[in-house]
This record gives sequence, structure tokens and C-alpha cells, in this order.
Amino acid sequence: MTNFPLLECTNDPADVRALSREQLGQLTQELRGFILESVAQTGGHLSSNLGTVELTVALHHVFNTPDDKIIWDVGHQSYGHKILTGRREQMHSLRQLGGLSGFPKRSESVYDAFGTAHSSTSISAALGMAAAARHLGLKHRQHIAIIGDGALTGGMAFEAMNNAGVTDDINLLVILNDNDMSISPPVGAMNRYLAKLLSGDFVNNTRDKLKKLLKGAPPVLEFAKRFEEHTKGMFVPATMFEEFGFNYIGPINGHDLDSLLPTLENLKNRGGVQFLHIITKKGQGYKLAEDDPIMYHGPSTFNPQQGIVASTAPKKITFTQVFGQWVCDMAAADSRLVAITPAMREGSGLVEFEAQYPQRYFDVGIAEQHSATFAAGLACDGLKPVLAIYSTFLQRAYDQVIHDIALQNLDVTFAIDRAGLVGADGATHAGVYDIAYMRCIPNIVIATPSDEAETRALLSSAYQFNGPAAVRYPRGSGTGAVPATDVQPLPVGQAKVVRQGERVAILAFGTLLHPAALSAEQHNATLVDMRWVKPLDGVLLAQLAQTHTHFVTIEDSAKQGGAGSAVGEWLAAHGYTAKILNLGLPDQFIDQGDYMALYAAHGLDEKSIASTIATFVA
Ligand SMILES: Cc1ncc(C[n+]2csc(CCOP(=O)(O)OP(=O)(O)O)c2C)c(N)n1
Ligand SMILES: CC(=O)[C@@H](O)[C@H](O)COP(=O)(O)O
Ligand SMILES: [Mg+2]
Repeated sequence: MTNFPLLECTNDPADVRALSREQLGQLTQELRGFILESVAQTGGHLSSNLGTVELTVALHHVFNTPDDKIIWDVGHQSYGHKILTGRREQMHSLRQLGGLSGFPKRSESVYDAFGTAHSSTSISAALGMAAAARHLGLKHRQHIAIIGDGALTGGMAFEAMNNAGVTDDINLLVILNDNDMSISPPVGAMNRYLAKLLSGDFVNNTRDKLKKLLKGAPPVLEFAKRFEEHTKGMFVPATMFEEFGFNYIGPINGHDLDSLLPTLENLKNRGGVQFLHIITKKGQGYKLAEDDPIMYHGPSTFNPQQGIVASTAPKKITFTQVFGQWVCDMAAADSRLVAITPAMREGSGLVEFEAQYPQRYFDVGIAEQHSATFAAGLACDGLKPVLAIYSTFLQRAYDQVIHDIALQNLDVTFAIDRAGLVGADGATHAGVYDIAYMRCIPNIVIATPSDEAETRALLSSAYQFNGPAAVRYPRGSGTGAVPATDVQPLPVGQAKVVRQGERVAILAFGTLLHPAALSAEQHNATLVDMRWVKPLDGVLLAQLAQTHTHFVTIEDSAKQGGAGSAVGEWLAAHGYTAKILNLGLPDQFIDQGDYMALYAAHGLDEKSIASTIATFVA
């Protein structure tokens, strides 16, 4: 690693507060260089972090952290903050087992005022803290929420602003980090509105008039004065943020310390609800990331000199790609199909679909609740919406799934990606609750394919099912089973006996079928690819219960309330008394790490499964 002389002496925000203006400039350069080299070695969220370097330095210089509270929305841009708050030397462990989390985490540092990772929570949390400070008489404490233009598309941000704008006697500063990007290009009317604030009528007019007014003033003062109440009132039309009750300031250049520092100093002592709009560039300072912020949003390891080089080695197709291919093929076969993503076009495999079917593609922004009810609305008119959504983000739309879709038995297909553990993103992104939270909902059917080929077929089954239907599949690839090219479905609620044995029945839900196969051989057990959590294959279960004494269930999701619980309930309800062992994830949050290692640590690799089953059947 390069030497970073000033950064290496900066161990605490108190050190940042002590730096001169000139040193702060040097610190931003070193911090940016360190982030690039460090993320290149570990992988992680690069572009967003490069874009918030100046803001991070300015915030820690101006505010009195950790007493003042900084809340990073999503938190994928908090690496600079981690580095300046005593975690520089642990950055090599970022997103790895036992290492630093890729997101702010209260248990990791006193400077991480609030744990984030799911978007659009920062204003609510900061407002809560600000209200608590008022209640506790902590008059001087500052509460700062930093939210991106992508995260601002989330409904919670508006709920919080709606509340904040009428809350008296609090210190709340919302900083909108507007880089005109979500993961993919931003969508929606809010994006258009922000663009309007930056362009033409609004800013140019204002700037020209202010220039005249402030002619001769030194540059720093020019910025500070620009925000004085009397000039603002005279020249700047009210923004929607002002209509919400905020004092709107900006837009200013978020890479220019001479703009950021005086503005933040000015805001620090103002009190009330303030809204600062800064303009930044995702990937700032690293040309490759500036040019392709999507590619550099969350890269794995790479050489910073070369940039990301596409591997030439043959790669297994991922589950996401299976979905991406299927949705295009099914759309070709059925003109009623429309596809929806809440801001995860690339991650959900919808790039090609958008290219082929732009009129049938909907990116609704980071708005999972809305995406579900929007799907419901489409279904009411006979369209067949496919909602592509990560398991962890579907949690956001729970009531919409129940109340707006299932209760009305609407024909919506859920393509649930990132089911199971996801690896480097850790507990915040784990897709391990979906089986438990969905299987209690009437009307819905839920499939758990064991490989890529089955994923495609079960997507067709779910799509053809007339009602809400979900297919959950993991990140990455599986056995490499080549999917068919047709869109033939498998029957709903029918499992597949993979191996016929006796006495012991191993019922696998999803891809853990494969590591369980060894145990089936060892114990001459029956091995079943259950395929469906709901409905369970009752006919097969009854046969097995009459001929087997021991049942083992296995799933890559939370055991409590999961697929194994469903089997246990079924056996009990039908009066069977077979012994049952449920294998799955425990009742605890599982932090980041290599996901194979994490499954092994929780007894879900081939070897551990074999030994647990051996003990159970002995
Ligand atoms: C509820 C939720 N949905 C989706 C995501 C996935 N996600 C992470 S970052 C991101 C884009 C955020 O854009 P923005 O807030 O503008 O930050 P930027 O990446 O531009 O720095 C998305 C969609 C998430 N973290 N949380
Ligand atoms: C911060 C965030 O929520 C996303 O960037 C997420 O990390 C993407 O995950 P995948 O890499 O699995 O698409
Ligand atoms: Mg953005």
C-alpha cells in the first residue's frame, strides 16, 4: 500500500477537527487514495465512497462526533467515516468473517450512531434522536442524516420529512448527496425535480443575481452569504423541501471544501430543520469509476491500475441470469407479462429485459412497498406482473404482500433473489426470513428450487399459477444444471424423490439438497427435493410417514417458522409421530463472511450435515 502520511496520523475525529484548511485538502486526497487501494483489495462499495470523501472529512471537521450524531443512509458510503473514526487499520478485514461490516453498525463503533443498510431510514432515525435530545435537554446536540438521491425515492424518507417539518425545537440537518445515480440511473419524478433544481431557471437565475449582489466578496464568504436568509428570500423560489418545513440550502458542490466547510459551519449553530443539497459525482477521483459507476458500485477485488478486467474463464450461469433469461423468454410467449424492479435492475437480472421490452419494464425506485401494490394494480387489469426483488428487501413490503396481493388473490409472481445467506453484505441483507414470513399467508404458493434448471421450470409454474406465487433462489450459482430452453412448468405442490431409501427421509428445500445427498447414501435414506414449501406435497409426505421413522428437513433459511416447521406441523396435524430433525439457520443474526464458510459454521455443509444426521438416526 502507498504511504498516506497525514491519514496515518489521523486516528480520531478530534485529529480531523484540529487540521488546517490546507491539511484538510491533503486529507481528502489521501483518504480517497486509501479507499481505492483498500476496496480494491477487499471488494466493496467503491463508487459511493469515492463520491463522499470531502463530505466525510468536512462533517468530522465541523461537527463534534460522537456527541453529534451522523447517520449514513444505506451506509454503503460510510467507509471514509470508518477510516476517520479509528478503523483504518481494520479496513483490510472489511466485509469478511470476523471483520468490519460494510455498513455502519452500532456495536462496531460509538461513531456509528445508527445501523443502516436498507435504504431511506436515516431521516426517521435522526429525527427520533433529535426528538430524544429535546426531551433529554441535550440542546446542543446535532443530528445529521446523509441521504442519497436514490435513497430519497424511498417512501420512508418522505414520511420522515413530513413529520420533521412540523417538529419544533430540534436540531436536524438532512444532507442530500445528489450524484444523479442510484445503483443504476435514477428514476422518477423526484429525480427530475432535483435536476430542475440544478439547472436552467432555478440555479442560473439565482447565481447571476447573487453574483451581482456579492460582487467583490471573497469566495468563501460568497458561499456563506449566499445562504443568508434575506438574500434567499429575495431571489430563490421555494423548493418542495421548504414547503415541507425545511430551510433549504444549495445546491452546492460537494467536492469543494471551500463550499462545504463554511456552509456546514453556518448550519451547525442554526438549529431547526435544515436541508442541504450537495452535488457530487459517484466514483469521483477514479476515472474508471466516474465513467462506469454501475460497474464500480460494488466490485469484488481488482487491480486499481488496470481496473476491473472481465474474466475469460468459463463461468457457471447464476440463478439471477437464469431468471433474466426466463423472464425474456416468458415475455416473448405471453404479452401480458410485465416486470418490476424496485431499483435493482442489474442485481435482479433485468438489464436485457429492459432492452428488449422497455414498455413492459418498470423500475419504480427504492420503493418496495409501492412495487408490490403497483404489481397488484397491474394484476387487477389482467396483466401478469413479475416482481423481481431481493428476499431481504421484500421484508419492506410485507403488508402489501398480504393486504394488497394475497388477500385479493391477485396474480403476481415474486422472483425472490438472494434467498439464504448472501456473504459479504452480512446480516442486514440475509434472505433467511422469507419462508417463515410468507408461508403463513393464505393463497400464496412458494417454490424452493434446488438448482438452475429447476429454477427456470418453477418460475414457469409460479407464473402460470393463477394467484400470488413466489420462487426463491440464492445469490450466485448452484450445481450448474443447464435449464431447458422452453417454459414448461412443473406441477405445483409436487415434490421429487431423488433417492429411494428406507427408515430415514431427508426432505430438502432448495439448494441444500446437494450437500445432503452424501448423508442419504450413508444411511440409505430417502432423499426428496421438496420443491414447494407451500403447498407441501401431502400425498408424498403421507407415504413417507407410513414407511419411515425418522424425518430430516433441511433449508437455507431460518429454522424457526421455516420449511422444517411446516413439515413438523403437517406431520402433527395428520397424526404421525415420526421423529423429526430440522436443519436450517439458527435464531440469531449472522454477520458477513464467505457464505460457504458461514453455512459450514452453522452445520449446513456436507460434512456437518452428515455428522448431525448420523447422531440423529443412531
Ligand atoms: C430498501 C433497500 N432497497 C434496495 C437497496 C439496494 N441499494 C443499495 S444502494 C442503492 C442505491 C442508492 O442510491 P443513492 O442513495 O443515491 O446512493 P449512491 O449509491 O448514489 O451513493 C440501492 C438501490 C437497499 N439498500 N435498500
Ligand atoms: C448496498 C446494497 O444494498 C447493495 O449495493 C447490495 O450490496 C447489492 O448486493 P448484491 O451484490 O448481492 O447485488
Ligand atoms: Mg445517488
